[in-house]
Amino acid sequence: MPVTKFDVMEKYRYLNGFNSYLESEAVPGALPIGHNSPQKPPLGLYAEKLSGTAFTAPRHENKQTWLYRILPACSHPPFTSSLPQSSSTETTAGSSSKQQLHYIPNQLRWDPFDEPSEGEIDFVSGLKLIAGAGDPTLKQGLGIYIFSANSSMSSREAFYSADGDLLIVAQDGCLDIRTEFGWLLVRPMEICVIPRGVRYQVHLVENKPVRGYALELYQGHFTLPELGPIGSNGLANPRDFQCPVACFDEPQPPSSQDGEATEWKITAKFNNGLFVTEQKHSPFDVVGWHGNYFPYKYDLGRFNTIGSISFDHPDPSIFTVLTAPSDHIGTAVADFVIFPPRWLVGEDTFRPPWYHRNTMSEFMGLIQGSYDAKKGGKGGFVAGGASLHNVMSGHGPDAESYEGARNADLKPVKVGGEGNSCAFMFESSFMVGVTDWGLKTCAKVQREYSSHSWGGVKVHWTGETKERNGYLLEE
Ligand SMILES: O=C(O)Cc1cc(O)ccc1O
Ligand SMILES: [Fe+2]
Repeated sequence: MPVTKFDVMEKYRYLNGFNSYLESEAVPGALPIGHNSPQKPPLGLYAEKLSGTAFTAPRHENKQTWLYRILPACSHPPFTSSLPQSSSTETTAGSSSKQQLHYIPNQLRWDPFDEPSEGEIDFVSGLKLIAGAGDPTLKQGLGIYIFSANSSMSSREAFYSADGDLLIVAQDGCLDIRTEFGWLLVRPMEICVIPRGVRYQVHLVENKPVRGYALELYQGHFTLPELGPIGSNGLANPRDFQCPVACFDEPQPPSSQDGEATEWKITAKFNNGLFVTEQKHSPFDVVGWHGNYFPYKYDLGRFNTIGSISFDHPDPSIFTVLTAPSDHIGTAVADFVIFPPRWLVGEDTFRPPWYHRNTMSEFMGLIQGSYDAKKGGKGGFVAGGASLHNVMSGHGPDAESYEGARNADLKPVKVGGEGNSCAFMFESSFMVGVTDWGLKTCAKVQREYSSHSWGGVKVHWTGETKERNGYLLEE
């Protein structure tokens, strides 16, 4: 697609830094100096503030950006509700604002989700809510999505969500994302975050379909986890987060006979309902911006993994890339955790994850390769599939993985090295419900997940039960 005022090298240039205060100008002089809202901003631009927190949020939490654009975002006719076109879209992000969630204690696992085989499905129509908790109207909770698309959004279309910040995990195929702030190329093993309200469009690269996972945060924002005794570097380092540079469309001359400019379609996700409007000017008209509220991407290959070099399997919190804290310190609304290739050297240690029941819910996906606690292959935990271990649902290695690890020679092993494996987890303090799409429509639930995984766990008990009982009785 044509890129105005912007060559390809420029398109893939980024600004670096997490939560930094950044600025970008596509035309020198677009940003006013020492001033946010002069009487007449430079170059005849409009100044527009985009707030990511309440005006009065404390400085360390305050997020906002000043946009200098050709026309303000408010210049559009009223939105109208976009009704589902067919029953197959009933659980598309927001076609119904009251999607029923089913809360069930069973362990769940899904085969890889289908990439669309027919029709034109773009990022917005291919975004399916699979699980969630809370309510966007109260700014509480989160939504978990699977997306797949076989076509780019129109270059005259933009989407935004008023419901929350969207963390996108690319699993298959690349997403070339145009945002109001500029372009972001997101490849498999990369993630991006599009903040609440930011308008964007998603293109395929070389027409290759895309598939992945996403988490929408109805409350707060992602931040980097504390490092505590790890020190001042490690895990995801701030300079590896990349944000776009400004890029804009110039006003289009009227194209049709009657002098009307071409229409742009804007779709808003608002309380999980979709609303549309059409306007005659490009929403991608931001010539310069400055602030700390912007979309960003991160290459998971840059994650500096820390692990045990003595004994015992540490908590997976050491693999946290981003965390969205709740008001209770240490308890996250959502953590984004990865399991990248790493060396395991623990002595006298059962190396895969232990069996456990967690007060947090654990939704997992697999970007590529395999996961050391679960067998792969058909009916296993496979790239593009998912699992959900809800609050207090017992889980751990399947019987086969347990026996393997119990008898393994404990020499140093690079886990996940062969397939450059990377599983991830959306861990939340909320109990999450599963949608009808997740339970039925997608038709990917593995009915035998629990029995295949744990039906065959063996008794290894070596205590002498009878004699012990006898002893206890004599006492
Ligand atoms: O359940 C899982 O597979 C995820 C997980 C991994 C780990 O190393 C420790 C705890 C945990 O929940
Ligand atoms: Fe777990």
